[in-house]
Amino acid sequence: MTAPTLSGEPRPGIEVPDARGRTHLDRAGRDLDRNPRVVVRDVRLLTSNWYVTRVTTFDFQHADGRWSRQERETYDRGDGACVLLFNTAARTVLLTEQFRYPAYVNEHPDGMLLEVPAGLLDDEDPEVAIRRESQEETGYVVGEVHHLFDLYTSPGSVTERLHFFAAPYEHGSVHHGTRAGVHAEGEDIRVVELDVDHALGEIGHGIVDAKTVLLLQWAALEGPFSSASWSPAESPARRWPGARPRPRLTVPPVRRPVRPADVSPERSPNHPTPGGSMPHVEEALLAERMAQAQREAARARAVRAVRLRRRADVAARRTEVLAVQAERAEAAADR
Ligand SMILES: Nc1nc2c(ncn2[C@@H]2O[C@H](COP(=O)(O)OP(=O)(O)O[C@H]3O[C@H](CO)[C@@H](O)[C@H](O)[C@@H]3O)[C@@H](O)[C@H]2O)c(=O)[nH]1
Ligand SMILES: [Mg+2]
Repeated sequence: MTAPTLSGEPRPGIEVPDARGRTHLDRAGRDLDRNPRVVVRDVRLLTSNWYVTRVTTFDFQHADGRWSRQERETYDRGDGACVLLFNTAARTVLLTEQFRYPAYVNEHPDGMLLEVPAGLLDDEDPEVAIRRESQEETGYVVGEVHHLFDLYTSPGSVTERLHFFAAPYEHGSVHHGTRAGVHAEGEDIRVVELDVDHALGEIGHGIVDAKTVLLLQWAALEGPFSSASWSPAESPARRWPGARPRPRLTVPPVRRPVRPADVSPERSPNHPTPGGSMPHVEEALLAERMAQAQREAARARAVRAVRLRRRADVAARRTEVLAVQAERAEAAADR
């Protein structure tokens, strides 16, 4: 447990709200029990000035069965979402340019980074968040938007999971050089429209933001700029991005049958003798991991089925609209 202050004063971010209205920030992670090889012992809040830094003490069971006590700091800024705005016909992408102090202090020449529009979730659904961010950071109001995958961006220290999206934009609707961003939050963003081949050529030089590189390479390898012909007007949802199964990452809570370290490692009945292994525990862990993997796969299949049904419904609606438009166009041509 986090020790109370010597003065007995209630601590901001724990017992009383911090400057951003948050309390109980030291509770995160205390009830984690999905992985039987990890037992969280203590969580201490280090800072909650803007985002949240904690140090967590946990016992970890190594591959040879040995337990060790570890401490890890985590930087928690919530989860985020980002989107590649692309125009297939013009072969362009819409990026943002803004000052990023953390990059500047780490040797970036001027800290002005080219990035895809992105932002934090603010307790919203990722798709809602990315629509809002796109509008705030480029002025463009996104129509259809495709969820691609979710990735941990820096899993050794940053808790963030980033939701990746792609969305077509109308060429000419937003001008290169437009100023955007939420000024009240200090954002000062310049919209940058780039030829996609130019952008790809800038990877590692003018474009050094990981999420942006990832989305550009995805677009070139298997997205709208890949060699496979793809057109949003034809069949966006069927050909892409649903061509390959991409189950959304789920981290469901799993009840485990064994809790090898609910007592301290020293007193654990499962604590191995020096140099010894724990076959009974390892077998149980293996069986549990396999069962968990099967449950996750089943869940992913169910999620995928729901998503495919949704796409089929969208495609059906789109077909109806296109049929009406075709009829109108034919009627106009006959006149
Ligand atoms: N006052 C203050 N404001 C801050 C601080 N840190 C960030 N902000 C402000 O908080 C806002 C966050 O803006 P978002 O657009 O929601 O997030 P982002 O920083 O663009 O994050 C995106 O890019 C990151 C870097 O690649 C990603 O990590 C993140 O997931 C997301 O995609 C910005 O206005 C920023 O200036 C701080 O320490 N103090
Ligand atoms: Mg942003």
